[in-house]
Amino acid sequence: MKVTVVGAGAVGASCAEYIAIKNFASEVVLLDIKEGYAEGKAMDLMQTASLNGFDTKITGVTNDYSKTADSNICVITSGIPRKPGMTREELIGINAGIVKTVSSSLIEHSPNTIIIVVSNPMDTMTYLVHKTTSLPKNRIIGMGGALDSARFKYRLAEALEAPISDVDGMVIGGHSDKGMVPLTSHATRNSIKVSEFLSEERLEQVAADTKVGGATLTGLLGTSAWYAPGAAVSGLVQAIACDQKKMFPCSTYLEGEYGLNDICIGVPVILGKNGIEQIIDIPLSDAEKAHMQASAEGVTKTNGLLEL
Ligand SMILES: NC(=O)C1=CN([C@@H]2O[C@H](COP(=O)(O)OP(=O)(O)OC[C@H]3O[C@@H](n4cnc5c(N)ncnc54)[C@H](O)[C@@H]3O)[C@@H](O)[C@H]2O)C=CC1
Ligand SMILES: O=C([O-])CC(=O)C(=O)O
Repeated sequence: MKVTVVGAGAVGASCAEYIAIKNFASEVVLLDIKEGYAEGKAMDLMQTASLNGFDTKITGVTNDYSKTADSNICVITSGIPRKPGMTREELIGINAGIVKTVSSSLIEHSPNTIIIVVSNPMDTMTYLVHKTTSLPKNRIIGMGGALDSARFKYRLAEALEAPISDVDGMVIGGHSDKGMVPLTSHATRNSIKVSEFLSEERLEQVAADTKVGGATLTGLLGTSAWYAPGAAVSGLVQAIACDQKKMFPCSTYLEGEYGLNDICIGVPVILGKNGIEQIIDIPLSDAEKAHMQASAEGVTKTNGLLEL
Protein backbone atom coordinates (compact mmCIF):
# COMPACT_ATOMS: atom_id res chain seq x y z
CA MET A 1 0.00 0.00 0.00
CA LYS A 2 1.62 3.21 -1.22
CA VAL A 3 0.37 6.58 -0.02
CA THR A 4 1.53 9.96 -1.31
CA VAL A 5 1.06 13.10 0.74
CA VAL A 6 1.55 16.36 -1.16
CA GLY A 7 2.57 19.25 1.09
CA ALA A 8 5.11 18.40 3.78
CA GLY A 9 3.96 21.28 5.96
CA ALA A 10 2.16 21.09 9.28
CA VAL A 11 -0.82 18.97 8.17
CA GLY A 12 1.03 16.84 5.59
CA ALA A 13 3.80 15.87 8.03
CA SER A 14 1.31 15.16 10.83
CA CYS A 15 -0.71 13.02 8.45
CA ALA A 16 2.41 11.07 7.36
CA GLU A 17 3.37 10.59 11.02
CA TYR A 18 -0.03 9.17 12.03
CA ILE A 19 -0.15 6.90 8.98
CA ALA A 20 3.31 5.55 9.86
CA ILE A 21 2.54 5.09 13.55
CA LYS A 22 -0.60 3.10 12.67
CA ASN A 23 1.73 0.85 10.62
CA PHE A 24 -0.68 -0.28 7.87
CA ALA A 25 1.06 1.24 4.80
CA SER A 26 4.29 -0.06 3.27
CA GLU A 27 5.32 3.33 1.91
CA VAL A 28 4.52 7.01 2.35
CA VAL A 29 5.94 9.51 -0.15
CA LEU A 30 5.98 13.11 1.07
CA LEU A 31 6.23 15.67 -1.74
CA ASP A 32 6.73 19.42 -1.40
CA ILE A 33 7.67 22.22 -3.75
CA LYS A 34 10.13 23.72 -1.25
CA GLU A 35 13.64 22.39 -2.02
CA GLY A 36 14.77 19.74 0.49
CA TYR A 37 11.83 20.30 2.83
CA ALA A 38 10.01 16.99 2.28
CA GLU A 39 13.34 15.12 2.35
CA GLY A 40 14.08 16.70 5.74
CA LYS A 41 10.63 15.93 7.18
CA ALA A 42 10.84 12.34 5.89
CA MET A 43 14.29 11.81 7.43
CA ASP A 44 13.17 13.25 10.78
CA LEU A 45 10.07 11.02 10.76
CA MET A 46 12.10 7.93 9.78
CA GLN A 47 14.34 8.56 12.79
CA THR A 48 11.23 8.03 14.98
CA ALA A 49 10.61 4.56 13.46
CA SER A 50 12.65 2.57 15.97
CA LEU A 51 11.24 4.70 18.81
CA ASN A 52 7.62 4.42 17.72
CA GLY A 53 7.83 0.88 16.36
CA PHE A 54 6.72 1.23 12.75
CA ASP A 55 8.01 -0.28 9.50
CA THR A 56 6.41 2.13 7.03
CA LYS A 57 9.06 3.59 4.76
CA ILE A 58 8.74 7.38 4.46
CA THR A 59 10.56 9.10 1.61
CA GLY A 60 10.65 12.80 0.80
CA VAL A 61 10.89 14.37 -2.67
CA THR A 62 11.05 17.90 -4.06
CA ASN A 63 8.34 18.14 -6.70
CA ASP A 64 9.35 14.86 -8.41
CA TYR A 65 6.06 13.18 -9.26
CA SER A 66 7.76 10.15 -10.83
CA LYS A 67 8.48 9.04 -7.23
CA THR A 68 4.73 9.05 -6.48
CA ALA A 69 3.96 6.60 -9.33
CA ASP A 70 1.35 3.93 -8.63
CA SER A 71 0.19 5.38 -5.33
CA ASN A 72 -3.00 3.75 -4.11
CA ILE A 73 -4.04 6.87 -2.19
CA CYS A 74 -2.90 10.49 -2.63
CA VAL A 75 -3.56 13.20 -0.06
CA ILE A 76 -3.44 16.87 -1.10
CA THR A 77 -2.45 19.23 1.72
CA SER A 78 -0.45 21.67 -0.43
CA GLY A 79 -1.46 25.30 -0.23
CA ILE A 80 -1.57 28.14 2.23
CA PRO A 81 -3.27 27.97 5.63
CA ARG A 82 -5.30 30.87 7.03
CA LYS A 83 -4.08 33.41 9.58
CA PRO A 84 -6.15 34.69 12.52
CA GLY A 85 -9.17 36.70 11.37
CA MET A 86 -9.33 35.06 7.93
CA THR A 87 -11.94 32.64 6.62
CA ARG A 88 -11.04 29.45 4.77
CA GLU A 89 -12.82 30.84 1.70
CA GLU A 90 -10.25 33.63 1.42
CA LEU A 91 -7.60 31.01 0.52
CA ILE A 92 -9.25 30.13 -2.78
CA GLY A 93 -7.19 32.56 -4.92
CA ILE A 94 -3.88 30.81 -4.23
CA ASN A 95 -5.00 27.29 -3.37
CA ALA A 96 -7.20 26.62 -6.42
CA GLY A 97 -4.22 26.91 -8.79
CA ILE A 98 -2.09 24.67 -6.54
CA VAL A 99 -4.77 21.98 -6.14
CA LYS A 100 -5.49 21.91 -9.88
CA THR A 101 -1.83 21.46 -10.85
CA VAL A 102 -1.08 18.98 -8.07
CA SER A 103 -4.12 16.75 -8.75
CA SER A 104 -3.35 16.55 -12.46
CA SER A 105 0.35 15.67 -11.80
CA LEU A 106 -0.68 12.99 -9.30
CA ILE A 107 -3.17 11.37 -11.68
CA GLU A 108 -0.64 11.41 -14.53
CA HIS A 109 1.58 9.07 -12.46
CA SER A 110 -1.14 7.18 -10.55
CA PRO A 111 -4.21 6.92 -12.81
CA ASN A 112 -5.94 4.46 -10.46
CA THR A 113 -5.43 6.46 -7.30
CA ILE A 114 -7.97 7.66 -4.74
CA ILE A 115 -7.52 11.36 -3.91
CA ILE A 116 -8.20 12.88 -0.49
CA VAL A 117 -8.44 16.67 -0.63
CA VAL A 118 -7.49 18.61 2.50
CA SER A 119 -6.44 22.08 1.21
CA ASN A 120 -8.98 24.83 1.93
CA PRO A 121 -11.59 25.89 1.11
CA MET A 122 -11.88 22.10 1.13
CA ASP A 123 -15.41 21.52 -0.31
CA THR A 124 -14.66 23.84 -3.22
CA MET A 125 -11.21 22.28 -3.76
CA THR A 126 -12.88 18.84 -3.84
CA TYR A 127 -15.38 20.16 -6.42
CA LEU A 128 -12.46 21.57 -8.43
CA VAL A 129 -10.82 18.13 -8.58
CA HIS A 130 -14.16 16.73 -9.83
CA LYS A 131 -14.47 19.33 -12.52
CA THR A 132 -10.87 19.27 -13.76
CA THR A 133 -9.96 15.56 -13.67
CA SER A 134 -11.59 12.45 -15.06
CA LEU A 135 -11.53 10.48 -11.79
CA PRO A 136 -14.84 8.83 -10.91
CA LYS A 137 -16.66 10.41 -7.96
CA ASN A 138 -15.97 7.51 -5.58
CA ARG A 139 -12.25 8.25 -5.90
CA ILE A 140 -12.42 11.94 -4.89
CA ILE A 141 -12.90 12.51 -1.17
CA GLY A 142 -12.81 15.76 0.81
CA MET A 143 -11.64 15.62 4.43
CA GLY A 144 -13.45 17.95 6.82
CA GLY A 145 -16.35 16.19 8.53
CA ALA A 146 -14.13 13.61 10.24
CA LEU A 147 -12.20 16.44 11.88
CA ASP A 148 -15.29 18.52 12.67
CA SER A 149 -16.95 15.45 14.25
CA ALA A 150 -13.86 14.83 16.42
CA ARG A 151 -14.09 18.45 17.61
CA PHE A 152 -17.83 18.05 18.22
CA LYS A 153 -17.15 14.98 20.41
CA TYR A 154 -14.46 16.92 22.28
CA ARG A 155 -16.92 19.76 23.01
CA LEU A 156 -19.72 17.33 23.93
CA ALA A 157 -17.46 15.46 26.35
CA GLU A 158 -16.41 18.76 27.89
CA ALA A 159 -20.05 19.80 28.44
CA LEU A 160 -21.05 16.36 29.73
CA GLU A 161 -17.92 16.09 31.91
CA ALA A 162 -17.60 12.62 30.39
CA PRO A 163 -14.72 10.78 28.72
CA ILE A 164 -14.67 11.31 24.94
CA SER A 165 -14.96 7.53 24.42
CA ASP A 166 -18.47 7.72 25.95
CA VAL A 167 -19.62 10.19 23.30
CA ASP A 168 -20.76 9.81 19.70
CA GLY A 169 -21.78 12.49 17.23
CA MET A 170 -21.37 13.68 13.69
CA VAL A 171 -21.00 16.97 11.81
CA ILE A 172 -22.17 17.22 8.19
CA GLY A 173 -22.40 20.17 5.78
CA GLY A 174 -19.70 22.49 4.50
CA HIS A 175 -16.30 22.67 6.22
CA SER A 176 -16.61 26.37 7.07
CA ASP A 177 -17.15 28.53 10.15
CA LYS A 178 -20.83 29.07 9.28
CA GLY A 179 -21.60 26.02 7.14
CA MET A 180 -21.03 23.12 9.54
CA VAL A 181 -24.14 21.25 10.66
CA PRO A 182 -23.47 19.47 14.00
CA LEU A 183 -26.20 16.83 14.33
CA THR A 184 -26.94 17.59 17.96
CA SER A 185 -30.26 15.74 17.98
CA HIS A 186 -28.48 12.50 16.94
CA ALA A 187 -25.54 12.83 19.40
CA THR A 188 -25.38 10.30 22.22
CA ARG A 189 -23.61 9.37 25.41
CA ASN A 190 -23.53 5.55 25.58
CA SER A 191 -26.57 5.43 23.25
CA ILE A 192 -28.58 7.91 25.36
CA LYS A 193 -29.39 11.16 23.57
CA VAL A 194 -27.23 13.99 24.93
CA SER A 195 -30.39 16.14 25.25
CA GLU A 196 -31.20 13.95 28.30
CA PHE A 197 -28.15 15.43 30.06
CA LEU A 198 -27.68 18.91 28.61
CA SER A 199 -29.99 21.91 28.27
CA GLU A 200 -30.91 23.28 24.86
CA GLU A 201 -28.78 26.38 25.57
CA ARG A 202 -25.72 24.27 26.49
CA LEU A 203 -26.15 22.16 23.35
CA GLU A 204 -26.38 25.31 21.24
CA GLN A 205 -23.10 26.45 22.80
CA VAL A 206 -21.48 23.08 21.99
CA ALA A 207 -22.61 23.41 18.35
CA ALA A 208 -21.37 27.02 18.14
CA ASP A 209 -17.95 26.12 19.65
CA THR A 210 -17.67 23.18 17.22
CA LYS A 211 -18.36 25.34 14.17
CA VAL A 212 -15.58 27.80 15.03
CA GLY A 213 -13.20 24.99 16.09
CA GLY A 214 -10.69 25.73 13.33
CA ALA A 215 -10.91 29.52 13.80
CA THR A 216 -10.40 29.18 17.58
CA LEU A 217 -7.20 27.18 17.06
CA THR A 218 -6.00 29.57 14.34
CA GLY A 219 -6.42 32.42 16.84
CA LEU A 220 -4.38 30.55 19.45
CA LEU A 221 -1.67 29.19 17.15
CA GLY A 222 -1.29 32.03 14.60
CA THR A 223 -1.83 29.44 11.84
CA SER A 224 -4.34 26.63 11.49
CA ALA A 225 -4.28 23.32 13.35
CA TRP A 226 -2.44 20.14 12.31
CA TYR A 227 -2.60 17.32 14.90
CA ALA A 228 -6.33 16.59 14.67
CA PRO A 229 -6.40 17.28 10.89
CA GLY A 230 -3.49 14.84 10.41
CA ALA A 231 -5.15 12.21 12.59
CA ALA A 232 -8.46 12.63 10.74
CA VAL A 233 -6.78 12.15 7.35
CA SER A 234 -4.95 9.07 8.63
CA GLY A 235 -8.33 7.62 9.70
CA LEU A 236 -9.72 8.01 6.18
CA VAL A 237 -6.54 6.58 4.62
CA GLN A 238 -6.64 3.57 6.95
CA ALA A 239 -10.34 2.92 6.25
CA ILE A 240 -9.56 2.77 2.51
CA ALA A 241 -6.24 0.91 2.78
CA CYS A 242 -7.66 -1.72 5.13
CA ASP A 243 -11.08 -1.88 3.40
CA GLN A 244 -12.74 -1.16 6.75
CA LYS A 245 -16.18 -0.04 5.47
CA LYS A 246 -16.14 2.64 8.16
CA MET A 247 -18.56 5.55 8.16
CA PHE A 248 -17.18 9.10 8.14
CA PRO A 249 -18.76 12.36 7.06
CA CYS A 250 -16.76 13.34 3.95
CA SER A 251 -17.16 15.86 1.19
CA THR A 252 -18.43 14.03 -1.86
CA TYR A 253 -20.14 14.90 -5.14
CA LEU A 254 -23.90 14.77 -4.68
CA GLU A 255 -26.43 13.89 -7.36
CA GLY A 256 -29.76 14.27 -5.61
CA GLU A 257 -28.81 13.00 -2.15
CA TYR A 258 -29.99 15.41 0.57
CA GLY A 259 -31.90 17.21 -2.21
CA LEU A 260 -28.58 18.60 -3.51
CA ASN A 261 -26.97 18.46 -6.93
CA ASP A 262 -23.65 19.42 -8.53
CA ILE A 263 -21.90 20.16 -5.25
CA CYS A 264 -19.28 18.55 -2.99
CA ILE A 265 -20.30 18.83 0.66
CA GLY A 266 -19.98 16.77 3.84
CA VAL A 267 -22.37 13.84 4.26
CA PRO A 268 -21.93 10.40 5.87
CA VAL A 269 -20.25 7.90 3.55
CA ILE A 270 -18.86 4.37 3.81
CA LEU A 271 -15.14 4.18 3.06
CA GLY A 272 -13.53 0.98 1.78
CA LYS A 273 -11.02 -0.16 -0.83
CA ASN A 274 -12.96 1.59 -3.61
CA GLY A 275 -12.98 4.92 -1.80
CA ILE A 276 -16.53 6.15 -1.27
CA GLU A 277 -18.57 2.95 -1.51
CA GLN A 278 -21.90 4.37 -0.38
CA ILE A 279 -23.47 7.71 0.49
CA ILE A 280 -25.76 7.42 3.50
CA ASP A 281 -28.85 9.61 3.10
CA ILE A 282 -30.07 9.96 6.69
CA PRO A 283 -33.36 11.67 7.53
CA LEU A 284 -32.83 15.19 8.92
CA SER A 285 -35.15 17.29 11.06
CA ASP A 286 -36.66 20.40 9.43
CA ALA A 287 -34.12 22.61 11.23
CA GLU A 288 -31.20 20.41 10.13
CA LYS A 289 -32.52 20.42 6.54
CA ALA A 290 -32.65 24.21 6.59
CA HIS A 291 -29.07 24.39 7.95
CA MET A 292 -27.88 21.95 5.28
CA GLN A 293 -29.58 24.00 2.56
CA ALA A 294 -27.98 27.24 3.81
CA SER A 295 -24.61 25.48 4.05
CA ALA A 296 -24.93 24.25 0.45
CA GLU A 297 -25.76 27.78 -0.71
CA GLY A 298 -22.52 29.01 0.91
CA VAL A 299 -20.42 26.29 -0.77
CA THR A 300 -22.09 26.95 -4.15
CA LYS A 301 -21.27 30.65 -3.82
CA THR A 302 -17.60 29.83 -3.21
CA ASN A 303 -17.61 27.33 -6.12
CA GLY A 304 -18.78 30.23 -8.29
CA LEU A 305 -15.39 31.90 -7.72
CA LEU A 306 -13.58 29.05 -9.50
CA GLU A 307 -12.39 29.64 -13.04
CA LEU A 308 -13.51 26.35 -14.57
N1 LIG B 1 -9.72 20.15 5.42
C1 LIG B 1 -9.33 20.34 6.67
O1 LIG B 1 -9.97 19.88 7.61
C2 LIG B 1 -8.08 21.10 6.95
C3 LIG B 1 -7.46 21.80 5.95
N2 LIG B 1 -6.30 22.49 6.17
C4 LIG B 1 -5.69 23.14 5.02
O2 LIG B 1 -4.55 22.39 4.63
C5 LIG B 1 -3.63 23.23 3.94
C6 LIG B 1 -2.21 23.04 4.50
O3 LIG B 1 -2.14 23.54 5.81
P1 LIG B 1 -0.74 23.49 6.59
O4 LIG B 1 -0.11 22.16 6.42
O5 LIG B 1 -0.99 24.01 7.94
O6 LIG B 1 0.12 24.56 5.76
P2 LIG B 1 1.72 24.63 5.65
O7 LIG B 1 2.03 25.98 5.12
O8 LIG B 1 2.34 24.20 6.93
O9 LIG B 1 2.07 23.53 4.56
C7 LIG B 1 1.68 23.64 3.21
C8 LIG B 1 2.82 23.07 2.37
O10 LIG B 1 2.40 23.04 1.00
C9 LIG B 1 3.57 23.26 0.22
N3 LIG B 1 3.19 23.64 -1.13
C10 LIG B 1 2.70 24.81 -1.59
N4 LIG B 1 2.48 24.75 -2.92
C11 LIG B 1 2.84 23.51 -3.31
C12 LIG B 1 2.83 22.84 -4.56
N5 LIG B 1 2.42 23.43 -5.68
N6 LIG B 1 3.26 21.56 -4.58
C13 LIG B 1 3.68 20.93 -3.47
N7 LIG B 1 3.72 21.53 -2.25
C14 LIG B 1 3.30 22.80 -2.18
C15 LIG B 1 4.31 24.36 0.97
O11 LIG B 1 5.68 24.44 0.58
C16 LIG B 1 4.12 23.92 2.41
O12 LIG B 1 5.20 23.12 2.88
C17 LIG B 1 -4.19 24.65 4.10
O13 LIG B 1 -4.88 25.04 2.93
C18 LIG B 1 -5.15 24.54 5.27
O14 LIG B 1 -6.15 25.51 5.26
C19 LIG B 1 -5.71 22.51 7.40
C20 LIG B 1 -6.30 21.83 8.45
C21 LIG B 1 -7.53 21.09 8.31
O1 LIG C 1 -9.28 26.26 10.31
C1 LIG C 1 -8.59 26.13 9.30
O2 LIG C 1 -8.36 27.04 8.49
C2 LIG C 1 -8.00 24.79 9.01
C3 LIG C 1 -9.10 23.81 9.04
O3 LIG C 1 -9.81 23.62 8.09
C4 LIG C 1 -9.44 23.26 10.36
O4 LIG C 1 -8.58 23.18 11.25
O5 LIG C 1 -10.61 22.90 10.52
